[in-house]
Amino acid sequence: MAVTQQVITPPLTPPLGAKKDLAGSLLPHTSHEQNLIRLQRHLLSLPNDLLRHSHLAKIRQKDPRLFFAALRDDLTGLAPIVYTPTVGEACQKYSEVFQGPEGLYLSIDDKDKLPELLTAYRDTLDNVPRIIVVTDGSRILGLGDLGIGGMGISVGKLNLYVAGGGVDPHGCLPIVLDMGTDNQKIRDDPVYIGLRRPRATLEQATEFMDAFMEAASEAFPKVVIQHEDFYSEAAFAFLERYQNQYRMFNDDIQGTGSVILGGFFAAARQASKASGLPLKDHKVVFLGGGSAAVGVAKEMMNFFMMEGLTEQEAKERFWLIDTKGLITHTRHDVISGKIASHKKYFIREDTEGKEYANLAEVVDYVQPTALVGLSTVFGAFPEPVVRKMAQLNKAPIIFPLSNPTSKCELAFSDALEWTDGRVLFASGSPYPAQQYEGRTRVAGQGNNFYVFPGIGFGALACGATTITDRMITAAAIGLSESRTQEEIAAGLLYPRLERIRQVSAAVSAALVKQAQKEGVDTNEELRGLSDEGLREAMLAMQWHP
Ligand SMILES: O=C([O-])CC(=O)C(=O)O
Ligand SMILES: [Mg+2]
Repeated sequence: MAVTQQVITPPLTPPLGAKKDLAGSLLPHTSHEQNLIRLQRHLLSLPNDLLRHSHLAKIRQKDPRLFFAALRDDLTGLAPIVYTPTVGEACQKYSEVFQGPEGLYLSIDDKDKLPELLTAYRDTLDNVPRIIVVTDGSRILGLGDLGIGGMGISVGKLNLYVAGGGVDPHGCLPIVLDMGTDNQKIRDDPVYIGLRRPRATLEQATEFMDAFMEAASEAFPKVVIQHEDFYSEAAFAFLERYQNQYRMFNDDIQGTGSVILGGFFAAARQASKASGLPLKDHKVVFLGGGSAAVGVAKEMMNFFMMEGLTEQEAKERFWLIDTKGLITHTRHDVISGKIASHKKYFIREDTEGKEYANLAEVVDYVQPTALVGLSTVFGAFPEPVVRKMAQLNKAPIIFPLSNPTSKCELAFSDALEWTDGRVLFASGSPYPAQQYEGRTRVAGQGNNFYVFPGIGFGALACGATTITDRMITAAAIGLSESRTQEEIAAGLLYPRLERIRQVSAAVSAALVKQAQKEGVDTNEELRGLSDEGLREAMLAMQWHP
């Protein structure tokens, strides 16, 4: 990198005891480029990614322009540090390494004061928040209840909104709603900064959420609210409750659904090309019964319906396995009605009284073309199952999607090894490229970061009044169509991360177009633009460091 002295950074902090407006000539000058090099060298000198994450968090607070320029210059290298997998560890150790507030920490005890609190906060700001990422910390990635440590995930997602989506960082507001935690270990830690009591019930949480959604939408007009990492039952309940009323979406249900649908378009086409199987005949086995699994399966149904199947026929292309085995109509918890309501949609009615206790049994029975993991169980796709998939399919589709890497169902190297390199692979967290029989193989990263920045940005840009299911599906199609000829020829299921800004613009443009079709947009300036025109408009609206 060429080092120039032209750009002078904001004044350096004066020496202790000096007045704040100490004349600049008494201080050394350092250029933006020098600061970037210094930052890169410092990161290299640190012994682990958690320390790199902490250092970058400090830089983000002090000099956002530098932080986002560093991300822009090396997104592939830094995304695993500011986002998954390292962000998971940062959330686990949030109170331990806490170095100052990064967003809003709203306590359930302040439920009735939210309008005053948020309005007072707004009045201290120069920029009105445009995007909120909010969590209650109850199910952070696959790591479970981390209480107030969930703030780390809200911050991490917003980093990608800026770096990948081109949202102005001054309009980003990370929020954690503190409703207690059922994680005894962190609750007992003397440095824990959240409420030291069991987590609120869903009923109490819903009252708090009602107050929050209303107060946030009042205090910050036009804001887009992204729900993140709520435990499944709450995630579905809140999505259903607010989807038609506020400008909101749930990233784990809808973002993940959209990104996996996008990747499945590519994978199913490649697999069908190899095997000759009609697209509508793919069969998908899911390991996991949480919000992401059910959200992804429902979103993927669009693939089959676009191939001409009815909703019922499309649903029958899916087999879901939770901790009790395949979800069948004769299972005890199904008969007694105890099964979680979000799973009911995918109950198999055609199993004739037989139960299938685990993945291996289901794979033998179903003979699927695709395997999707959202179980949060490390190594849950074992060698015999993966080899069986390779025996059944010329190009087996295997998506071990649980995050972070410590919860992933299958490592990329094992997937290649056990399928003789024939696997069509996407994981949630990144794996480095692998050499396999003289070829460089790239793991697809089926992570919602390919779509959530574009969804939020698009909703903001067109002034959507709500975010509909069809807009989420349009985003998936926008994603899959954003691959270049080169990327398709290279067999990539997802576009290269280096092009995330263009990808986000394509996702936003597709979403805006759909919003216009449904009449939920309010920005007249974007109406009447061609697909290409919309993509260009989205690109032109992006913020750059
Ligand atoms: O944050 C990520 O990497 C993807 C995600 O939403 C999750 O795993 O909950
Ligand atoms: Mg999430």
